[in-house]
Amino acid sequence: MEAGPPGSSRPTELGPCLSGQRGADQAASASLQSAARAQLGRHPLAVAAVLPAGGCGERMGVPTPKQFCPILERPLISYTLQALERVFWIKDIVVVVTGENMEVMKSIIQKYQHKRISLVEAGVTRHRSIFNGLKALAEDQLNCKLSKPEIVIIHDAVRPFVEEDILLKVVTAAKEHGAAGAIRPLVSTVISPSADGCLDHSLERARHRASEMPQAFLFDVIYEAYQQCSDYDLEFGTECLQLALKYCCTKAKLVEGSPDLWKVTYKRDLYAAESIVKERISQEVCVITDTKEDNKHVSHLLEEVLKSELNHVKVTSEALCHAGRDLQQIILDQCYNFVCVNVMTSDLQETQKLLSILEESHLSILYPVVVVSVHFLDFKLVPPSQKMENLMQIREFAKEVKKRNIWLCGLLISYPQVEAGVATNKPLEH
Ligand SMILES: Nc1ccn([C@@H]2O[C@H](COP(=O)(O)OP(=O)(O)OP(=O)(O)O)[C@@H](O)[C@H]2O)c(=O)n1
Ligand SMILES: O=P(O)(O)OC[C@@H](O)[C@@H](O)[C@@H](O)CO
Repeated sequence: MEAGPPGSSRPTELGPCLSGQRGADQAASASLQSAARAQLGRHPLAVAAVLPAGGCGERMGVPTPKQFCPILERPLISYTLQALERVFWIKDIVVVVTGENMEVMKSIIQKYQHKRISLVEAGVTRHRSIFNGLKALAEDQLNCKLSKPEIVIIHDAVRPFVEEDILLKVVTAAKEHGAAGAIRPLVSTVISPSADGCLDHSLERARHRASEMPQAFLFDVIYEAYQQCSDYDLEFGTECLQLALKYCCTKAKLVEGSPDLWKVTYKRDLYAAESIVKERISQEVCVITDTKEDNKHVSHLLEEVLKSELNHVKVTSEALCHAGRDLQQIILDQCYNFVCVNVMTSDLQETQKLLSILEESHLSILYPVVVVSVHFLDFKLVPPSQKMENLMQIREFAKEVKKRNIWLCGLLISYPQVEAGVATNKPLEH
């Protein structure tokens, strides 16, 4: 078993990283955590997770295994890790990857500052990979921080949109029933073909469900099932709940899950996942200005226009001089889109101040941050040459911050004649 980033001989501890981001999550999760404690009993259960990530993604049809395919330039598996890391009552996360992908996985852990991760080598099938993950939790290995949990969550690494509430539901149900799993209504009817390739019979769709993830088990139940499991089942099986039933007579409790629990399998699923991530990080725009009256007035007008144009987006505004407190709170609340307003100036000082604050907050480690530097210039008072000179400056500046996952673009609005020129390192879209 390997753990965490290179050089560490054991699983990485839950670190202080992304404290701001985690701060917001902690508040949101605190209520769920107290609910978890209530539902899981007076003494919080020891819960660990096993993420099978050792496949080759054949159906994706690309050379890169799908768990490492990028969504907004970040590997898919990192989104799943982040989703599980936000759940504070999951003590250990065991990721099961092939030996050849071990270094790739370690670099992802290091780059995106994932914590509580232990790495285990995959098997040739998904069940064998899961079994390897369970073995790592079962064996009290010397100088290893992993310990056997009471409850283990099994969740495919290619299912990035898993929320704390479904995890809490399956864990709570597994505590009572020994096993539990998320299910979804079937979209297509299931049919059974005859040997000659014709329809033998179809299943009544309303009476059947699709088995999804996450699933949860009393650790001893699922570990015993895997130890008893036949080679045939290890080779060809696809359902952990069935192993618990077949080898431990444990009937899993089925829990209705949300539509977002689907497994990324085909290329279209990556496009869908990217759209969902983009939608989730585009829920808020913050208009940033300094305290000059002109700027405040224009910012207020811009805020009102954005509110009327962007119906489902929360629009806030903040003075840059409050960077110590209010702007930090907006960053903590995970706003990824900022409009920096500059009236009658084409220099980038204010925008540069904002970028420094954003870089110090580590906001752009997990998701791209969009900054639009807007410059309102009186066409008569500012010579066109100066405008173009500054616009070119922003291009160089944008190339630099792009390396830190901040997408900077400039918008020059000349008035009284309305004329706009755009200089950007990215299309003006998120
Ligand atoms: N030997 C394997 C095979 C699969 N998995 C993991 O099990 C999850 C669900 O499996 P699936 O969607 O089938 O992934 P792949 O096997 O990679 O996909 P394909 O069947 O298209 O090759 C994935 O996270 C995959 O990485 C694994 O850990 N070990
Ligand atoms: O069969 P695959 O390896 O594509 O994926 C595994 C899925 O079958 C599994 O995640 C759910 O059906 C729940 O067991």
